[in-house]
Amino acid sequence: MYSLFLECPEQDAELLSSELWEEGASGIQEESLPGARCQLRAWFDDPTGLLQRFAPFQPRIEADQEIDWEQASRQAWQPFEIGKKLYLAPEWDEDPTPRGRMRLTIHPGQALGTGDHPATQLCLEALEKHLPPAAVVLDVGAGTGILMAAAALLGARHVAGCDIEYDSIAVAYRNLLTDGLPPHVFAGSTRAVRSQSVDLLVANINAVTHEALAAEYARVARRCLILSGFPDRHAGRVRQAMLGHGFELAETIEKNEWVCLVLWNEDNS
Ligand SMILES: C[S@@+](CC[C@H](N)C(=O)[O-])C[C@H]1O[C@@H](n2cnc3c(N)ncnc32)[C@H](O)[C@@H]1O
Repeated sequence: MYSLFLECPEQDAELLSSELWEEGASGIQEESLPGARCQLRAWFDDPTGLLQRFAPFQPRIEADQEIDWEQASRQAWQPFEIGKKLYLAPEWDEDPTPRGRMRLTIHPGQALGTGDHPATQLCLEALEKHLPPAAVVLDVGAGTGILMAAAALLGARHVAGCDIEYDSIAVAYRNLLTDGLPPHVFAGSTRAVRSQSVDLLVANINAVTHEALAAEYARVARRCLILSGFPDRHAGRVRQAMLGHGFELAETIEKNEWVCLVLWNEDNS
C-alpha cells in the first residue's frame, strides 16, 4: 500500500478529495497546514499513474510501512513477575525464566484469565504465600485455568477447577493439557464436590457470588479460602459471609482498588 500526498488551498480540499475517491483511493486523511492550506493523504495500491494528473498539487508518494500485527500483539504481552516466585510469560516467550522463579505460561487471546487483571494477580500472590504443602486445591470459576496452573506449579498435590461457562471449561482444559498439567476441570460449581475434600479453595468471581456460595465454600474447604474479584467496598460483605462459617481473616491484600481475602479455618489447620 502507498500514500499519495497532495497539497492544496483549504477551499479546494473537498473537490480534490472526491477526485481521489473517484480514482479508487481506499482511504483519505485531511490535515490542516499553515496559511489556510491543507494536505490530503490518500491510500492506493499503486498511485504512480496519478502523479501527472495531480501535478499542480505537489504530489508525493510514500510506501507505507507494513504493520506486523502478530509482532505488535506480541509486543503488548511482555512477561512479568508476580510475588516472589512466579514469572508470567506468554506462550511464545523464549527468554529464560529468571532465577528462582517458576514460569507460568499465559495464553493471550482469551478474554478472562490472562493474568493482567489485578484480581487474578492477587489470587496468584495469595496462592504463593498461603498454599499448604501438598494441598488439594479447588478453583471455583477457573476461567482459562490460570490459577489451577499456578497452584500445580506451586506444589499442590491435586488441583481441580470448575466453571459454570462451558466455553471456559474447554479453554481451561486445552490450556492445562498444553502446559502438561492434569486437566481436572468440570462444568458447574461446588455442588459436585465432596464435603471437606479440599484443603484450599480459590475463587476469583464477585462479592454477590461469594456471599451466595459461602456455605458451600465452608462445606468443601477444610482449611483455607482465597477469595477475590471484588472492589474494596465489597470486602466487608464477603468477610462477614465467611466469618459465620468458622473462617477467620488471615490477610487482606489489595491492588488498584481490588481486594483479595485470605481466610483460614483454624480448627482444621
Ligand atoms: C473473573 S473470572 C476468573 C477467571 C480466573 N480464575 C482468573 O482468576 O483469572 C470468573 C469466572 O467465574 C465463573 N463463575 C461465575 N459464577 C460462578 C459460579 N457460581 N460457579 C463457578 N464458576 C462461576 C465465570 O464463568 C468466570 O469464568
